[in-house]
Amino acid sequence: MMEQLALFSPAGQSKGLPKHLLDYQPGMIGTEESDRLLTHFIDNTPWKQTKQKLWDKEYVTPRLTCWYGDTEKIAGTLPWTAELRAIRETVEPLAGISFNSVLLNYYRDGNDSVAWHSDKESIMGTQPIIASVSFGEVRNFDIRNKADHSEKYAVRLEHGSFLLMKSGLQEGWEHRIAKSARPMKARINLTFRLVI
Ligand SMILES: O=C(O)CCC(=O)C(=O)O
Ligand SMILES: [Fe+2]
Repeated sequence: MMEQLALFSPAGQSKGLPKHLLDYQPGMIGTEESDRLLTHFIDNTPWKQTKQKLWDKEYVTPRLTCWYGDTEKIAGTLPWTAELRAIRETVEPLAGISFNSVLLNYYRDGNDSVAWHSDKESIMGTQPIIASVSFGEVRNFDIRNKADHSEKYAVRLEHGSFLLMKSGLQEGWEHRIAKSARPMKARINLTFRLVI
């Protein structure tokens, strides 16, 4: 536990966060607008809890999700909404690319999480750029080097913040949102992607 804490500087970010892999920008969206969007997404999204198969056993994904966008590559993708379009237009210049889909994640409390993984499905190419926007509860976004798990960093993703996962991140690194024993309020995360 102490080891974990020692990773963080007072501001809550790991020291020496690798800037060539990640770009973090707090307050991309103002507090009031972020408050509105948090409630909007919680209340107006047809959330689903999907199942994952791992070693022939079925697990319920420990969070709720929903896909939006204009690609037919992902089954059941819903059309862009006004809110998602507006956020997409804000993040595209920061990412330097256009996105055609977004995955919405709803972490209801500290029990919801996403396990270590990298987003490198073949439909996105091996070096995708992903733009991530967060609302609600601050959660730690942990990354670790695939070749050396002891090399790891954490970023506290704040209400209204923007995180750019740059092209090298998915290939060499994994990321997660860990469960928390501390009581946690709801968090919404949007990951904009280009599915090709
Ligand atoms: O919730 C987050 O910040 C990350 C979500 C994520 O890793 C994903 O959707 O692939
Ligand atoms: Fe991910």
